Amino acid sequence: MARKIGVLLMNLGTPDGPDTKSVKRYLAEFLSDRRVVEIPPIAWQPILRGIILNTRPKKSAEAYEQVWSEDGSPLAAVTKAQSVALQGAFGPNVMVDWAMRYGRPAIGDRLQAMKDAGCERILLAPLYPQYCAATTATANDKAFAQLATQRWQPALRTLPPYHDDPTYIAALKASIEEGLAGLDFEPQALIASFHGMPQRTLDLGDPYHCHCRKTARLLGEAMGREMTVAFQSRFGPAKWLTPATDETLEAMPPKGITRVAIFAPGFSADCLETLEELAIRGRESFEEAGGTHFAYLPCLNASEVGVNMLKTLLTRELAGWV
Ligand SMILES: C=CC1=C(C)c2cc3[nH]c(cc4nc(cc5[nH]c(cc1n2)c(C)c5CCC(=O)O)C(CCC(=O)O)=C4C)c(C)c3C=C
Ligand SMILES: [Fe+2]
Ligand SMILES: [Fe+2]
Repeated sequence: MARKIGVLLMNLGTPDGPDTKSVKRYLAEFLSDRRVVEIPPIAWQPILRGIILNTRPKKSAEAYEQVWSEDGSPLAAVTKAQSVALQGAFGPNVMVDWAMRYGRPAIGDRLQAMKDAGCERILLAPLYPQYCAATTATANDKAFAQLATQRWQPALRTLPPYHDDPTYIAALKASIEEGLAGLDFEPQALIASFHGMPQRTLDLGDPYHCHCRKTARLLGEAMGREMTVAFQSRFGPAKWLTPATDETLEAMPPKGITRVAIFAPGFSADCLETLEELAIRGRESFEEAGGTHFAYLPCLNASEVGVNMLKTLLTRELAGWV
């Protein structure tokens, strides 16, 4: 009998609903992850439980409310659509599923389901093009923790970061050029906005910042256009990677740059951070600063070009197994 193989797409996670209670539960899990907040729990947990979880969930729930769709959270809906689109793409013996690092569907549950379905080999695919300990490593950690409970473990592989993979760069180029072709104005600046991280993580050797800069450089070279790189979603008082996306947007109109297109190459799926923070709040700050034309271009999501890219990357990682 042919051996069974599993491919598990993994993304960050999202609340079950756009309400304060669900967001509080989600943030408690997310922000207690020591890969995400690298402050000793004895100092961090009182701040998290005493201040952050009493203030942020209400504000974040209001933001989630603005982007919530009929299919639920955009992040979950898109990740599920990617998984559905890849079903059968690697042959009849390869099952594709999806899971979230925080919230549901949980990585441990979906891995157990794959094992129960008879998968002897599993490819974990953290859907983060740029490696970051706070995203890639923690998703893989969670999967390894599930295997730690098993006597008879499946064989495991992990999808490496693909920030400089020609297939990924070509997919971004195609998607962004399609977005630009649909605009009724010519942007003076193209802004590649990546999720930020504390500056300290770069100093400690996390390659995330370098991966982001390389993606933007390769994309700029491929498109023959200059890219402005910025980092969004700053959290807390520590120094984060610069320049910040909001400050970058606000600084442009006074310099005569009033028409921009912005996109988020580090996000595999549109989510709160792109649909609310960039497309809604980013536009507001740009226009308040005097900008006249603003376009947010979507992530690769479950587009044909995006799914084909994932298929190429995952087929390569499955070599020798299928
Ligand atoms: C210390 C805090 C945070 C770090 C570090 C961080 C890194 C990081 N996050 C993403 C991707 C996403 N983050 C998302 C939401 C989000 N991120 C933080 C904080 C940190 N992120 C918070 C508190 C939130 C929740 C919303 C809010 O209250 O502001 C999301 C979207 C989730 C969704 O449901 O749509 C994504 C995706 C990356 C790639 C990253 C490091 C590289
Ligand atoms: Fe985040
Ligand atoms: Fe945000």
